[in-house]
Amino acid sequence: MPSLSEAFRAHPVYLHHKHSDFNSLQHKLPDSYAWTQPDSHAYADTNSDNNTVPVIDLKDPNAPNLIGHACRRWGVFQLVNHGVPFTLFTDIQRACLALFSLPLHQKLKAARSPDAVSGYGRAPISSFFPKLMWSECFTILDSPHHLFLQLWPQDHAKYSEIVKDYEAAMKELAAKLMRLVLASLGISKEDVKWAGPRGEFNGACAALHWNSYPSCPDPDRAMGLAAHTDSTLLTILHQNNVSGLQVLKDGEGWVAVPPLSGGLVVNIGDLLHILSNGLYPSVLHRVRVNRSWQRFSVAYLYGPPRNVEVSPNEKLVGPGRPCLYRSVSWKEYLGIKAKHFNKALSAVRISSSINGLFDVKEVQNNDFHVG
Ligand SMILES: C=C1C[C@]23C[C@@]1(O)CC[C@H]2[C@@]12CCC[C@@](C)(C(=O)O1)[C@H]2[C@@H]3C(=O)O
Ligand SMILES: O=C(O)CCC(=O)C(=O)O
Ligand SMILES: [Fe+2]
Repeated sequence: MPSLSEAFRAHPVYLHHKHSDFNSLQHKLPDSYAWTQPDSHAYADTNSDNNTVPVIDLKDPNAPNLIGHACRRWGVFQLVNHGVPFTLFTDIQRACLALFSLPLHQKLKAARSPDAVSGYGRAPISSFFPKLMWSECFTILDSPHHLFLQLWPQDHAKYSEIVKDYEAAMKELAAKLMRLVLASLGISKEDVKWAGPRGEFNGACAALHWNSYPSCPDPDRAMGLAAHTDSTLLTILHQNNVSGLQVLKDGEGWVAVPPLSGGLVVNIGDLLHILSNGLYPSVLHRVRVNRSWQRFSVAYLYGPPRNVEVSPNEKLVGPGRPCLYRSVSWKEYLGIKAKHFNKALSAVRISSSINGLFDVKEVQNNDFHVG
């Protein structure tokens, strides 16, 4: 969407490091990639059921309740039986492999410029950290045609088709999840101006973000993707069969989100945290890497239309429930995030008084390190 691109033009993200050819770094971890400080959060006890990200079967009649519960307690869940054809995952993974396997000079033909959203490069959050992340990414906003033409002069149409089909399926699923998540908050589609008459959420904005985490010679000292929250309403993530994603669970520590064949990870983003007046946490997550396997993931970052303002829904505000955030559009919020990163939510916060009704997790801290 042009308006999201505008947000980046106003807040360019300059990454001060050159791009890396991970193939040439397979023997020793360069110092620039060594995150030496100790982990600031312990690992959760993996034997406890309390420490397992909920897995929800969308065909389960109880799914709406389970989704509400998972959003409130975790801000994340895994979804199975969601109706997205498995072939879309194999196709998008094939596209990921094809893209990230291209020689660096070829990928750089589609490099993301500092004031743009789309293109190949390092994770946009890299500028907030002194060390480099062991990953590369590719973001698509609008049509990927011009970028794919650079990457694959012969085969661009085939890959554009894969992206089109994948995005269409994600858009439909995201709208369904919005209806369920809002209903779990007691919010009807009539309460959300841009929902449309049948809750189709047609005007939604979305970006498709592909991540590649190559195998790493010293995984314990490296970081695939540093701890962050997404600025979205919802993010729907497909991961290949290599683990690495972790979420921070209140009072527990880092919890792994193991890949489920054909499953999708759904997490709450900052804008839904705002809309829920702090009831649903925007989950902090990160990605660790491993010595043997390349990991891919594809995130569908889903937000409201261009200039629509998101604010705490009035049904969730009242006596004893102060309005915690001012209203903000995704466009404006991306600018705030580009400046303040994990302190962006604090930057739009208007009330700090939280009473017992809220399960607000304050994660406005960007000092996450691995040891
Ligand atoms: C629309 C967007 C959300 C995002 C920034 C972006 O322009 C495209 C990439 C997205 C992503 C993916 C990795 C984590 C994240 C924080 C980042 O740096 O880039 C998110 C951004 C976000 O949700 O704010
Ligand atoms: O690779 C993953 O599992 C997570 C990626 C992610 O957090 C993102 O793209 O925002
Ligand atoms: Fe993320």
